[in-house]
Amino acid sequence: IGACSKKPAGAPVSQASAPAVSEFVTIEGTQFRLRGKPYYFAGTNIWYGGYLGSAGPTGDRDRLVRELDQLKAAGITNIRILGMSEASELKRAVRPASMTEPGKYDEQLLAGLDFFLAEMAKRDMKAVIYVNNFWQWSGGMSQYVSWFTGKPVVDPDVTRDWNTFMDNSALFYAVPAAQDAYREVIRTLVTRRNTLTGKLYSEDPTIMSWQLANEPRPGSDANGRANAEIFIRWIDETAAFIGSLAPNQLVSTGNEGWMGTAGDKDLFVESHKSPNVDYLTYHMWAANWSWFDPKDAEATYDSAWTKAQDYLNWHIDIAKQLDKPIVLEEFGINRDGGAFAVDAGTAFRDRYYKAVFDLLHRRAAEGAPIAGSNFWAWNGAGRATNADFMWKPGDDFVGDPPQEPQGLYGIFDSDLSTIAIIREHSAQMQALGQ
Ligand SMILES: O=C1NC[C@H](CO)[C@@H](O)[C@@H]1O
Repeated sequence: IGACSKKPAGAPVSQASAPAVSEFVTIEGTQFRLRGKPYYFAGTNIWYGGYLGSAGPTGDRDRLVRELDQLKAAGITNIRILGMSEASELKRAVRPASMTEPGKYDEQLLAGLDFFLAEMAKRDMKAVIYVNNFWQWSGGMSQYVSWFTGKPVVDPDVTRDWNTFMDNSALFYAVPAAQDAYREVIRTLVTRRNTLTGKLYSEDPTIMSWQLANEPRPGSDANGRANAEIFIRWIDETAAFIGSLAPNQLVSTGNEGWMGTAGDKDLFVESHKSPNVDYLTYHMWAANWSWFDPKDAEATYDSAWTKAQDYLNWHIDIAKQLDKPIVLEEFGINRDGGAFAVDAGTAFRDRYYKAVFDLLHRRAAEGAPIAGSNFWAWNGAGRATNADFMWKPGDDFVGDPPQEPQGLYGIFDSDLSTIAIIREHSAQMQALGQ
């Protein structure tokens, strides 16, 4: 099955000098490599990194610096972030957006990414940047569809009809003008020069990987398979395009695994065979996928964990078949009872995080191609301030995006028991690379 490896991007070797050790994360077989050693990590998701890093009204650079230090102390060395948001009428889309209209950008927000990446580099952290979103909370594919078909947005936070929303988002792959605008966004980001470090993004080893989108799906579970061919082609061609602009960096899809390919396992494999896709990604959502009911935790946790183990192991085994590394780049579970409040318990979450981490570490230690994980998500010092726990423009940014209660899955800086579990896992993963 399609092999793929990005050889270390060292400087050409002259007789007089040894090859320069690359600062970029590279791939050899099923292993990430960094500075000549295997790269294993514990990471997180901070979709709003560019928002906090901005010098404009959304920014809070003091908070960002303080929390990157906290994350470093917790052993976090990899952060997955949103690269571009699209201005939208969608009720729960973040405001403001970094793309104000096709081809026009909020430079203060883009410069926020510059700051975030510069601060990550100081802490020897690696970034994974997704350049679009299948979901509505950053505008995303459904906003592109509205812009380039002239149709009004299909808003799932108004209709509550997620299948129609997903099938509408998937139209994105088939609208040429939307694809042209999307590629212009990719070019704008990948060829951007960091205004603080002076480095081109494509030449910045802080950026480990560019991702086609957050959770790209072929459509709804009912109708997604019908889009299999265009979905597979979109992944292959877009990954090739990004790779042509950023030969030193890796390319990944941001897909969730077979739950993100209309439940079709073969479609997950087929859509990730492309040699332009350097490594596999998957996400795991026990409550979203109705494996776990936080309001009936005792009765549902064990069966949820059984399903989770199967999901975790199946994708690691597929990665081995495809000869590519894999990262569990999103997972999370509710606070006790499904509460959102910062002082609500996390007994089931801590148990789940430890079980996931122990499985990943055991498989990695056995030589399986799992390189690490990014928990969803870092709430840090952000706090919900509204009675309904929902975000409004001007509120704190947290890891729970605007379409979800602020406290649903994110880890607050006060969640010390969970942070301790993360720190212990990070130490175990980093020891593998020594
Ligand atoms: O990418 C995502 N996956 C699941 C998260 C939690 O529901 C969600 O907030 C986000 O859109």
